[in-house]
Amino acid sequence: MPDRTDTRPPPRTELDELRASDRIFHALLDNAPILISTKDLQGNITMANRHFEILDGYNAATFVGSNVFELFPREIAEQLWRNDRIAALERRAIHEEESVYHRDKTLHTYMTVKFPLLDDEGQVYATCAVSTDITDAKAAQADSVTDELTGLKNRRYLNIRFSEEQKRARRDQRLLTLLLIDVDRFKEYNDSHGHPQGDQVLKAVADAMRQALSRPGDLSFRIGGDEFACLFASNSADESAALAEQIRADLAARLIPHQGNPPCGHVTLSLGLAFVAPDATLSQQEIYEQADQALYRAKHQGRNTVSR
Ligand SMILES: Nc1nc2c(ncn2[C@@H]2O[C@H](COP(=O)(O)OP(=O)(O)OP(=O)(O)O)[C@@H](O)[C@H]2O)c(=O)[nH]1
Repeated sequence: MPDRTDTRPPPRTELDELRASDRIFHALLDNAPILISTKDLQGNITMANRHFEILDGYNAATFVGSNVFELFPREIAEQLWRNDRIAALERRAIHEEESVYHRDKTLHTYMTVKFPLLDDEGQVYATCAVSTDITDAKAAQADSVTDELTGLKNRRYLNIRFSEEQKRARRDQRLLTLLLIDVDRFKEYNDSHGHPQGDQVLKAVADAMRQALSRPGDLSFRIGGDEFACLFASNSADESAALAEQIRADLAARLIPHQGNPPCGHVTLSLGLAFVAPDATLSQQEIYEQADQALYRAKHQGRNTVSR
């Protein structure tokens, strides 16, 4: 006979505990603003949370059970599937950026972590993917290192990249070059042509830099008002100087009138080069000072010159 005087709730059974944790698990899946899915080892989706509704072409009736190769264009499916395979075969978590279209046709970048799911025997039977939308964060990061006027990277980004580029050049046994560029008598140009026209000159400088330094790995910056910098690897000082000369000649050939810049009367640049040999250890400050001294010499040699 049950004791009717005992008003305490009945003890929770293992099944009660399981149901409670299942409810929490499903609430999490349904409300998390991230993509969570699992795939079997053939690439068939076995579970996908509600947030998948945000994806272009998503169909709730067919998504679970479909294969990645049926759901996505071939090259996207191959990339997605490759990461699942690596996670399963190497039994480790893979972190990758992936791009997918949302229902509103905007392209979004996700940071995805994929990891293997193990059964009771410790065998991998599926992979799980958890993807977070990082589109806004990436845009904000890009804005914080980009010069608004010219679209070049800013000084902050030069500081971030310098040691990384130094390591890369050393590994490739190449010469790291820092090139500093300054518009000649730009104050006078602004004074006689106005600030908005001056801005057009700065954009033209950025354009000349982009024309000359278009190889992957070449980096161009606007580091101050009329000061620009390039950071790139080359095989010799002469090769670097030839690129600097190309920028100087390009801008001079645009013949932008500037009466206050004798003797030529058009906008010109002064450029200073400094190099770090693969076996040298120079700090960013030291190489910057060397390039700045070379720029100073270019100014004193009559401007419109490359100096090293
Ligand atoms: N139009 C424009 N001018 C800027 C901007 N930022 C800085 N400047 C101007 O750039 C000029 C830089 O001049 P200075 O550094 O004094 O040198 P300079 O006249 O170029 O003379 P040298 O370098 O000796 O040839 C200043 O007049 C600044 O006001 C900008 O974003 N747009």
